[in-house]
Amino acid sequence: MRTILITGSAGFIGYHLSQLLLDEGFRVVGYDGMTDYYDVRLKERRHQNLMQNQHFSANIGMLEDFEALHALAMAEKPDAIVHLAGQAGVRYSLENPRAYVQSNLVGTFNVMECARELRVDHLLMASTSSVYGANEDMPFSEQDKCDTPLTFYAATKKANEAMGHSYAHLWNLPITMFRFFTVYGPWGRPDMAPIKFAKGIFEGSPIDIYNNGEMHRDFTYVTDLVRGIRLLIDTPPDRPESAGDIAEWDSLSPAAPYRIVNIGNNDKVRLMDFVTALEEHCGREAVKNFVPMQKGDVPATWADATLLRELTGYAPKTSVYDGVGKFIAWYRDYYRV
Ligand SMILES: C[C@H]1O[C@H](OP(=O)(O)OP(=O)(O)OC[C@H]2O[C@@H](n3cnc4c(=O)[nH]c(N)nc43)[C@H](O)[C@@H]2O)[C@@H](O)[C@@H](O)C1=O
Repeated sequence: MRTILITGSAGFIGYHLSQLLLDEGFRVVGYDGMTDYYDVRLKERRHQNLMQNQHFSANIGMLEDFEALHALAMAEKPDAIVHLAGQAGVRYSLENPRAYVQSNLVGTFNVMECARELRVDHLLMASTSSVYGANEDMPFSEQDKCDTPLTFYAATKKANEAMGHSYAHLWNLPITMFRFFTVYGPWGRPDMAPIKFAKGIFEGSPIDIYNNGEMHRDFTYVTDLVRGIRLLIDTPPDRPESAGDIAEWDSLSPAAPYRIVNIGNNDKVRLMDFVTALEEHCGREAVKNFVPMQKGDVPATWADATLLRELTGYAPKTSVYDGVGKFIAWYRDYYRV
């Protein structure tokens, strides 16, 4: 039985990935700091669901607590580590940038140290489409230059990518970085737009629509996303013999067993169309308040999903209409509306 250590197992993506791996017969060692950035009860409920499976263990600890993380990693000796814990959220990084230094920089370093010492088969870590920052060429490809982060959150994730590359090179540690595109679905994060909008619609309170609705996101349904992660676990990068061996569609480093992979739906959806899908599934119209663009927000994201498909044969496929339907079904049940 293969063992996977998942950091952020009580988080939105970590929860769904743990569930999928347990269903497939993996042993999952969860590690989560249960930080109060959003409702801790939701995190506890996710962990409780996972604990129904005897092959899951829930371990509570902060990424910054190297001793706790290291002791767990050495005791469990996972075959691979999927590092999803971190300080997420684009807008909160304007309020509390220090939290991003602690979780994303110090925390990720601690995870990499454990992976190096254990010589895991594969270390996979979360980055974000936010690293594309001010880029205007779409869809965003992994090989595009991205040196213009617009928030400190994006800057810490870009730093994680660079940190990962150095460890992959120095220690011959296979590392895959995911760039996620606005993930949504059941058990989602309450700080993200879908839950905020659904709450507003059900309560009849006005929802702010930034940039007068001229916003686009490549909304990615969480079940599709974790399917992509699952397939990538078994696709560790190999250090190439020479740069000439790298396929033109591949982001593989010429100097390390290291690759960056977009996981997105490959569809640029207007935020207003997402809101319309929510209205249809909620059976009510939103009271909309159009407001200007927010500081640090990006107007659009859109994933080139070629690399994921080339590597795994898989491409996310859930339409926004269907995904929002499943999300609202969960929302009604969880929040009893
Ligand atoms: C990949 C990336 O994914 C996430 O970042 P995001 O794409 O910005 O996702 P979101 O759900 O926060 O925003 C989606 C859209 O919705 C608008 N929006 C947001 N919050 C309110 C809000 O509170 N009110 C209104 N009106 N609009 C909002 C916002 O302007 C945007 O057009 C991260 O959490 C992050 O962790 C990450 O890595």
